[in-house]
Amino acid sequence: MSGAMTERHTLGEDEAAPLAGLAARVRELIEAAVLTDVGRDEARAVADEIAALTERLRAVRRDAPPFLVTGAHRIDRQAGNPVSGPLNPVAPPVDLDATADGIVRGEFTLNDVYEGPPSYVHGGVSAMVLDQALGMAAAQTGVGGMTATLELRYRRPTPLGMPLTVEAKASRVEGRKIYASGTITGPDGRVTVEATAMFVTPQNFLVQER
Ligand SMILES: CCCCCCCCCCCC(=O)SCCNC(=O)CCNC(=O)[C@H](O)C(C)(C)COP(=O)(O)OP(=O)(O)OC[C@H]1O[C@@H](n2cnc3c(N)ncnc32)[C@H](O)[C@@H]1OP(=O)(O)O
Repeated sequence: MSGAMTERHTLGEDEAAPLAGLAARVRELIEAAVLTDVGRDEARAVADEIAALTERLRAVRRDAPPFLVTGAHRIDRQAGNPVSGPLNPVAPPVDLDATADGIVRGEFTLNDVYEGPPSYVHGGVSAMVLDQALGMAAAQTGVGGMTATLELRYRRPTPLGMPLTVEAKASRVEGRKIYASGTITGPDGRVTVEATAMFVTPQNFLVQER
């Protein structure tokens, strides 16, 4: 179980780089595992080798995913975030950046690991990417918060294996409530998914952030 946010180790850039390289190799491994057609014996042999590698990594283990040293908000610094975390092999990863006027933008491509309908992105994966982008946009207003509501409109299928863009921006803040909206756009420039969300800043975030 992960520890509280305040207890996280912060990685220097020289520490993060090799771990990001490790995650990139594991990402390739995940895709290879989904698509492989090696025989049963080879699959068992590779599984044994992977189990041995897993034990090597577990030999020295943190209590919780670390943070990165760079990033304006905690949400930007989560090295193990499942959408944008460079150390998380499950993350595509989506490289999200915020402009000075609060627009969060990222370009990404999703491979077969993220398939829902044949040859298209799983709707839950699109929701995850948008939740993260809108959450980051909410954080640009000051503190950020937890997703209280997330509404999605799937306009057309989102293609796998092609460059996609996610964009998000906060629209207004009302007390502890932050409203944001965003889109995923396909390579033809047409919006495939639209999202609106409301984030609520928990009282303890107001103390911990800034
Ligand atoms: C910095 C980031 C770093 C951290 C990094 C985060 C990275 C992850 C980014 C992605 C975001 C996520 O996935 S977050 C994970 C998914 N979300 C969650 O698990 C959230 C679970 N829910 C909660 O923890 C809680 O319910 C909160 C925090 C949302 C609200 O709790 P609370 O703070 O006690 O709020 P409370 O006083 O009851 O209500 C305050 C006001 O908000 C309204 N309100 C509260 N919840 C809702 C709701 N679900 N739908 C509608 N309205 C709601 C209330 O009616 C009230 O309105 P009024 O009466 O004042 O008008």
